[in-house]
Amino acid sequence: MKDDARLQAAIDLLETIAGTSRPADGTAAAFFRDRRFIGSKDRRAISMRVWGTMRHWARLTWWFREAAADTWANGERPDWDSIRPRARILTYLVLVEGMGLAGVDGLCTGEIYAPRPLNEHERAVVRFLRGKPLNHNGMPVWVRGEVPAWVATYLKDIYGDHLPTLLDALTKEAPVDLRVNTLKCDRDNAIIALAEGTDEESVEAVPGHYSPLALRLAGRANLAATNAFRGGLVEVQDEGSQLVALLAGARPGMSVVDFCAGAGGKTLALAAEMQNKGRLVACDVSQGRVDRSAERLKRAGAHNVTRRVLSSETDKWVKRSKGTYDRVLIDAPCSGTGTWRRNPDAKWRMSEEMLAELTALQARILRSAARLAKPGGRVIYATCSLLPEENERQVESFLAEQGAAYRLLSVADLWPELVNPAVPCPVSGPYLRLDPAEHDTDGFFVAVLERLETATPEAPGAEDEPQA
Ligand SMILES: C[S@@+](CC[C@H](N)C(=O)[O-])C[C@H]1O[C@@H](n2cnc3c(N)ncnc32)[C@H](O)[C@@H]1O
Repeated sequence: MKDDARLQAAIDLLETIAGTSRPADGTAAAFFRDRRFIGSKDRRAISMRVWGTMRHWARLTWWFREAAADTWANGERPDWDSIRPRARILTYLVLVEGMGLAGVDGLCTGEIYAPRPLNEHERAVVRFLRGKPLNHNGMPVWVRGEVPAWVATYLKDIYGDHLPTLLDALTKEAPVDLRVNTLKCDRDNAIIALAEGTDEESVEAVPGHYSPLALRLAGRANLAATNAFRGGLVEVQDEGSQLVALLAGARPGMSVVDFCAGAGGKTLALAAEMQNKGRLVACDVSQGRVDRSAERLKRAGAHNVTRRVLSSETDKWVKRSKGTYDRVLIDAPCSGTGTWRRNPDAKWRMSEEMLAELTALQARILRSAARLAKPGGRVIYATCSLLPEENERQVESFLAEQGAAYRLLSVADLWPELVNPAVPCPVSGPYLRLDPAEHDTDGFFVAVLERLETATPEAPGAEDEPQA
């Protein structure tokens, strides 16, 4: 494919992504499935431009509006959301790829498969933008940080002066982390198996920082083609996510429930910690996700898992099973703000209204699922969100209501035994709060609660139909 055709394909893909509320990665996968004639190198080049544009969305939009106000006859800034994908990608070519008018003209030729030629407005915009730096002092913090304005306000509360550094880290591409599956091998052997790679390339992986099971790929690789991956020796999982699973403290012989198990990312880690011994129930309200976990569990050799689809967080099974589990992991549905490095499109799909719905759901899930813990058992509440509303505030309000039955344990105290005695715990307080700037992981939050021995399943807070 010539670069002009790649550019048109990038514009088409961004149009498709902008035209749906579905996540960009799934939309892109379907886009390429429908165009099998696009080879893997071309796919990579097209995706790089599209993801590059999404990663710089706010700054490109800000600059395009400045350019339009300066060069268009009416002198008005177009609406933030009305700017077409073609205009955004042209802005990206100039500000991020450093092209000038001749370069853009050379791609927008109007020839077969190439984008149509620039019109007079577009030419003026390209001329205006040429040589401008991506960052400008006049940009508000949220534009520079590539998040919606309301998110920046919420994050400022907890991150204060550290906010610009955090937001900057959130704009960067995330590394690929793997978790070594101890049901099949140890970390040294996983490194050797990965190095055997594929017919075409060797895959280099280095140990992670905190988790004794973490590996980080040294570059990009076709992991799915390696025997190490196919044989279930490793799973793709951010190191922060691995720490959540380790802090659950699941051990062989325990009864453990992974309440929001999804497609099983943390279930796999729990099964490995349990060495396949004991009872592990993976539940979720999404039939599709529960179905998808089957293949992964099989590949990993995880045999002690029962999968269960719930009708809601107050499914009858929860009531029947209350007070019977040693560990209850609640990996709650959340805004996903901590994973925005991986899904830059998600930033602009999240709204304050959606956050309010999520926090209400999280409160209901925590109150219902916590009932599953037996006295002396633990409830591990986790999110991949950076927002205090989904994290500390949830745990505080739960404890304010049910503090007679649960107590908060300190992650810093649990760390040496559950995670890694050789590496100091990155936090000193009760909660684990990870972020990409300080820890080079996705953003994660973990709180570990213990159900008091004196609490019975009928104790306050163990009501059958909890209210949010
Ligand atoms: C953060 S994701 C889970 C990711 C998964 N634990 C992993 O590690 O791959 C949250 C999950 O919560 C599920 N969920 C949403 N509402 C729920 C509810 N009311 N009860 C139980 N699970 C729910 C979603 O379907 C989603 O799979």
